[in-house]
Amino acid sequence: MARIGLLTISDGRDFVHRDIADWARSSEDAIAAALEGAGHEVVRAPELVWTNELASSQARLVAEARPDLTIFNYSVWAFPHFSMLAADATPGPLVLLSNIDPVQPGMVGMLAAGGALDQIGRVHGRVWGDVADPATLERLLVHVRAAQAVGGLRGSTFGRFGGRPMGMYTAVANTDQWLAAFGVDVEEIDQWEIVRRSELVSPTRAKEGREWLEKHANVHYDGKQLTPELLERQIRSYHAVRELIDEWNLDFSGIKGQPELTTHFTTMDITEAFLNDPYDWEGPKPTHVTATESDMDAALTMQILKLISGDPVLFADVRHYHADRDIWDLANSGQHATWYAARSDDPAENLRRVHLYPEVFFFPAGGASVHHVAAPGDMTLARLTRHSGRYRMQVVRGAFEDYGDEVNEQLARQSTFEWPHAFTRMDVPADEFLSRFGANHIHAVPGDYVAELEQVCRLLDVDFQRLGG
Ligand SMILES: C[C@H](O)[C@@H](O)[C@@H](O)C(=O)CO
Repeated sequence: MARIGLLTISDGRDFVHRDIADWARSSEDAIAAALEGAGHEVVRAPELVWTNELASSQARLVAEARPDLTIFNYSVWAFPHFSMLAADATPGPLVLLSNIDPVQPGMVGMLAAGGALDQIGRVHGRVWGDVADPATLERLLVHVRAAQAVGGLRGSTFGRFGGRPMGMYTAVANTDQWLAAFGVDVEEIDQWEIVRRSELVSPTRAKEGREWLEKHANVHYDGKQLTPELLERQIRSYHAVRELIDEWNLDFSGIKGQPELTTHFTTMDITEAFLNDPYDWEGPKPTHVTATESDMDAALTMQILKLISGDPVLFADVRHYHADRDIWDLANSGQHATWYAARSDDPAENLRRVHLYPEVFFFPAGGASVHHVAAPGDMTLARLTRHSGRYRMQVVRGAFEDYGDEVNEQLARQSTFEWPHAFTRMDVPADEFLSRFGANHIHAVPGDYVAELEQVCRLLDVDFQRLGG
């Protein structure tokens, strides 16, 4: 649920305003009803804005409620300087909304106000139409979701476990830039804390976690790389990270893993999969975005996708392009959230399709990798990357595909079978993708959130780059 401010802007001539006030008020009633019907809280200015004094005072009153987004409503001709004063008193994201009705010049009011805001460089969105029309309401809700995501980032903390993995420049970002641009602070935590605290997790807790995984998933012990003891070590690591998340009030995280933990302790695959999942062996829980290889821009992208969609977010390597099928194998080095196996609310349904395999030669410390093939469906794929220090959001639509067990296995065996796979058809030619995409990792959520991402970029002053669009 979002908190949405609502002000209706009117004509500055007292005799005109008097005549159109009921019309303007009823249009505001309709907007409030539509937004409340969609489950949001609406903070309405007590009075219609028809003087310069009311422009500032009413906007300040609404701003005091700290709305995620403020809507200026235009159903009549509205003096543009009222919008300018009200916008100045509105610190957060702003949308101008106009009905399209020939009886009163509301649309003219929106265009005049929008032009004036453009002149001073004030970012705002514009929506037009009847909010009773589901398509108009949906266009308005795009702005609501984008504003919520941007607001959700501000004042949050990213937990960075370990530093730059294996020389990846794309996995580390400038913390000054993060705070200034996104309002996100970075808490550095040494991976030693995971090792130290994992020893302190109660044996019963680790055992119960292991038994739950043995019951619901398919565990392939080999007596060397994957033993009950190593699986329990992974479960202990999960609880250690959960404890650190609570202690440091972390909103989202990344874990370096390679090479220290994957060579000498165990992989973080179980930890990362179940942090990203909406459940673990102890029951349902909120997702906690966690990026493999402590990839900061990955985690930030994932957190935005989570705040927009509410769903768990996929983290993956862009591992292989099957040119004969024009599909990509998105296969992370050991885990995808298990929710992606069937995208079911019932963990058992997802885990039935999950295989815990002994870790491969890259990771001599052993443990389980979390193998499954992602369930089919339409996806939005995205990634924040940087060009010459400036952020851009690279976005592509696509779909996960499922070819049946035999073909899936044949495809998965061409790369690293033991890792999870999402066979993905992307709406972009491979040449374009490979020549433009600025990272080795990509992220995804089910559904179409391109419009929301575009708005997020406007609000954050990030370049929006649609690939294949
Ligand atoms: C094999 C490497 O150790 C992997 O971690 C590598 O493929 C990556 O995941 C790079 O993002």
